[in-house]
Amino acid sequence: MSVDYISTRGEAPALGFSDALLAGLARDGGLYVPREWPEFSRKDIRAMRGQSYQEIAYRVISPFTESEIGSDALRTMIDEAYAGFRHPAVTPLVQSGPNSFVLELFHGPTLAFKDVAMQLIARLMDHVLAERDARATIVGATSGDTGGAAIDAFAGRDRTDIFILFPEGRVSPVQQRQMTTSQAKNVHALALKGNFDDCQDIVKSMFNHAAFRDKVQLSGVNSINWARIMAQIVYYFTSAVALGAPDRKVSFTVPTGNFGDIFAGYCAKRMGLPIAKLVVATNENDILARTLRTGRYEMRGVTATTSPSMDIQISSNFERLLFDACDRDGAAVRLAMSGLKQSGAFEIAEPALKAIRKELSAGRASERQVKETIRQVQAETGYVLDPHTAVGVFVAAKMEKPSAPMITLSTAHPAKFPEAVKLACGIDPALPAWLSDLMQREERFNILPSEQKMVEAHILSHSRAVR
Ligand SMILES: Cc1ncc(COP(=O)(O)O)c(C=O)c1O
Ligand SMILES: N[C@@H](CCOP(=O)(O)O)C(=O)O
Repeated sequence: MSVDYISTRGEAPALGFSDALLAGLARDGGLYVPREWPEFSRKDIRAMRGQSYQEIAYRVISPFTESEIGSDALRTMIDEAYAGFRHPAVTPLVQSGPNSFVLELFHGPTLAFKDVAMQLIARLMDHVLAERDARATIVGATSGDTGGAAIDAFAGRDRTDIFILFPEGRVSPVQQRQMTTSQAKNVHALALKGNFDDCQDIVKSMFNHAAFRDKVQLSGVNSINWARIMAQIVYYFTSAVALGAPDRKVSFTVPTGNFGDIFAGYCAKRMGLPIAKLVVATNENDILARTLRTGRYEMRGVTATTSPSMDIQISSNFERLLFDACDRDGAAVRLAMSGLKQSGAFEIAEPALKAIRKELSAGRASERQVKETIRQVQAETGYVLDPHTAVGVFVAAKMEKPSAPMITLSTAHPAKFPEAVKLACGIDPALPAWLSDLMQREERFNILPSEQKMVEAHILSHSRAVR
């Protein structure tokens, strides 16, 4: 089966994998999704038992890429991408209670789950650009983790220049240093005077500015890029299989912001993985939990929390789920998205809401509850949670006692957020040895106003991909 990719807004041309990878956002402002879901039978899933992370990654990813990326090349890229992870299982499962588990996704170079996809995407982009003898300007918006992971993955790559927009003063000091201390010439960290939603809005507007997009050969690495989601589907399979799938269902709770990670779980389910429950866990920026409750997606401004990477109002990937829930009606998605742009809200029609509620549950953790969860888990088990994971652990514990094992995704290492962790449980989590001098490294970044024109001008004068 050869998969091609269609836009959630129904007005952009369908693309093959390589073009969708380089495009990032579709030309009609929509997000690419596979036209059809590759499916794994129970037998296929059973055959994943005992396989390495890399082998399962190959099995899960190859149906999405096979018409365009050769199997040997894909295997090599997967092996190289995960060779730098500090745990042999890549994303190990840790038992945290009689029927509950934490899936540690933070063993990559920047200690966040973003590394899992970013290390592979950088290699895939290099591969496709080399085949075409082309260059690209990569842009990304970050609330903290995507930026560091993207910079680590793309630093020093000759065919790409990378520009990361982060909200000045709203990322943790460790996250900031991971973005600003790279000395690679193709890396550009830009601190914007605004919040994450402003950064993301500028990135999306640059994609919708056709002349600029073409001139700089724009590409993106946020989870608006389908390849990010694709790579994140893998750990749903590895962890479920480790706990007995497909012969036993499992549930997942996912600390959520831009909705990419939980959408990857939804994709895994569509591909045949038996998932009992998929739970969205939000911090006080609870737009998604409210949406599921009320059927109205309504922005209310962002509150700064101790889980800053989830301080988001516009959860880009929700559009992908909405598209499926609206029976893949691009016009319905266009209407919702124009409502969001014009009035900061849209209503979800009853049948679509019903479909979404069938797929997802949701819960919210307040700042007090996050702090108490970190304290309690450390006191009772010695395990130190980062604040994002604590949001998930709290919400998972509030779900009615599931018969299926509950896996909470642990999206970052606690040492990325030492102040919040110390305040909660008195422990100062240390950075691993390879990052121990991070806070002494020299910083290099530009501060810009939150204005598309200024950001575009900066990119035009610094990217080597300008035509
Ligand atoms: C540590 C951490 N946890 C959770 C999230 C939320 O993930 P997503 O944006 O895919 O919903 C992010 C940011 O994306 C993050 O950096
Ligand atoms: N929490 C993210 C926000 C961007 O998310 P992405 O998954 O779309 O890249 C971050 O850490 O930057």
